[in-house]
Amino acid sequence: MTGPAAGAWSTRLRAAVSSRGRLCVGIDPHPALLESWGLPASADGLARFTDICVEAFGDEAAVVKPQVAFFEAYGAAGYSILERAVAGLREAGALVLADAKRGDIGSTMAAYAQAWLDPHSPLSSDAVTISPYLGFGALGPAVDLAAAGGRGVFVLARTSNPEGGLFQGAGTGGGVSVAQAVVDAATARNAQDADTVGLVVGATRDHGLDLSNFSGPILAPGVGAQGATAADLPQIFQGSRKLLLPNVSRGILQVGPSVSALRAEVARLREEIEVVLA
Ligand SMILES: O=c1ccn([C@@H]2O[C@H](COP(=O)(O)O)[C@@H](O)[C@H]2O)c(=O)[nH]1
Repeated sequence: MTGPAAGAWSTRLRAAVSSRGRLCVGIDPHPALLESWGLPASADGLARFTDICVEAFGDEAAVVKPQVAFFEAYGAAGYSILERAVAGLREAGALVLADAKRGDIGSTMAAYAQAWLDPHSPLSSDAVTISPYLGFGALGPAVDLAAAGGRGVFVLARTSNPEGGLFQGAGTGGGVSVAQAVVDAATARNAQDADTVGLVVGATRDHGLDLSNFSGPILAPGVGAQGATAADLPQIFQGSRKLLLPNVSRGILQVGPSVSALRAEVARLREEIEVVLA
């Protein structure tokens, strides 16, 4: 167990954002970043990279989002490094959002939920990203476990990549887009579960969604390396800024490996984002 999750998720998230700002810092150990930090593309290099990130971000950022894929690439060694990072970040006071993008039939979803949201799991995180491609209802076991333990889920709605629009923008039988149907289902579920469900909505383009009834958190990836800027956020997320969490991964990591440079970049971006969203 890596520390208790006391209280409702939305209360914990709001408290973290009010003391550390809304920037969600990503840990994405791309091979190219390892190389630019002078580290080998090996489990040892991954471990060093991750330790630096934990030291730089754990007591600086409200939310830290490790990209699970880069750890999985190293098999058992990668998972062990990720387990240590999740525990270290949480001990330092950051909320950990595991970017695992899990989604499956309900019975299997329960096992994914246990891996990322159960307090006794070695990967126990504060929140996890999940995918609604098998149907929003299939995500129920993850939402239930999150709600019971004061944790959160972030459901992919309109992703930041250009390819996402083909599926997410397609119409449903109900006359709204697939992405809007996800937003509406999340809104309905949050009425029961005090904003346990967050959304992922990319900052890279106009999303075309009606978010006016959605009161949960919105993770907005795409700032930095994918081309969006802090200055784009107010226009893209007008009317839904309250719990907007812009995510920046490579845009911050590229200034490493100096811990002080990484911390300074987090502080600079956080301030820029707070100013534009004030
Ligand atoms: O729509 C989405 C959903 C998730 N992501 C993830 O966020 C980071 C972005 O990294 P950058 O280096 O800041 O581009 C990465 O882990 C993605 O898997 C996303 O980009 N878009």
